[in-house]
Amino acid sequence: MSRKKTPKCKGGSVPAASALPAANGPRPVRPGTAHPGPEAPPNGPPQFGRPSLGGGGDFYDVAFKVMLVGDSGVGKTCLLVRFKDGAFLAGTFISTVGIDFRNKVLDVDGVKVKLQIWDTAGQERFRSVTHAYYRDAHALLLLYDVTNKASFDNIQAWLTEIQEYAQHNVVLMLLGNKVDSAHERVVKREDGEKLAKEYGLPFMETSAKSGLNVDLAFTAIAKELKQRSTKASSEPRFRLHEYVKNEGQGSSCCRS
Ligand SMILES: Nc1nc2c(ncn2[C@@H]2O[C@H](COP(=O)(O)OP(=O)(O)OP(=O)(O)O)[C@@H](O)[C@H]2O)c(=O)[nH]1
Ligand SMILES: [Mg+2]
Repeated sequence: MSRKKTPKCKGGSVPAASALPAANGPRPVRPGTAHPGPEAPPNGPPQFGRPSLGGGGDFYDVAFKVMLVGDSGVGKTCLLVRFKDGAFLAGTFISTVGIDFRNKVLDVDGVKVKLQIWDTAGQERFRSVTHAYYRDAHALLLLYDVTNKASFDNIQAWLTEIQEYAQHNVVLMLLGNKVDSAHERVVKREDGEKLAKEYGLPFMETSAKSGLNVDLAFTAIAKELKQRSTKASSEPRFRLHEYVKNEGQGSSCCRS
């Protein structure tokens, strides 16, 4: 993972890098158990069924691209490491350089959903790199840091950027991260809820440190994308907003 050391913060170190996927490369459709339905995923076809990847047992029926965006330091990389490895690594804050990605396969109602998760650099100087990847993203997780008011105030600017570069029907979720830092909190939960409501976004508070709502955020995205890609006429319709609202845990308790 390409990261650059900055001396300003405490925080996570990260595992080794993986190869960078092409932003706009071809996405071949392979035979698999899931089939595209009338509601195809937002940004062109997902990848269907892949026998394996390098013998690593990376079987899946359908694959989607998810992007993590938000200001530098809000915890995007830590959220991804928590989701992928179940860990929060203490150490110096190493700011992401450019963009990186990691894969995780989830079982969603018997369907193997592979999420290719792109971890972007929040620093302004890498913005042009990030822009190139927006249009292939099926879903975006937009993060702010509840202990950093500026990161919350910048959400509107991020939304403008998303509107400009992402597909119009991209699945989007707002996350207020670092809720474990109760004493340093400066953005109230209600403020996050209000902003999310204003823009019609599903919203949750998370903690990469404690694990609160981390799996849930990615699972919710996977469920929504899977539903959009399959006919699923026999299944009840998945409702992202309701799922997140009902399943999300409050910041006062800890769930991983
Ligand atoms: N207390 C607490 N600290 C966190 C949490 N998530 C991340 N941090 C800390 O916040 C700092 C930044 O985390 P990163 O995940 O590297 O931030 P980022 O959004 O990837 O930053 P860029 O790569 O520069 O865009 C590090 O010091 C982390 O340890 C969290 O949930 N709780
Ligand atoms: Mg990062």
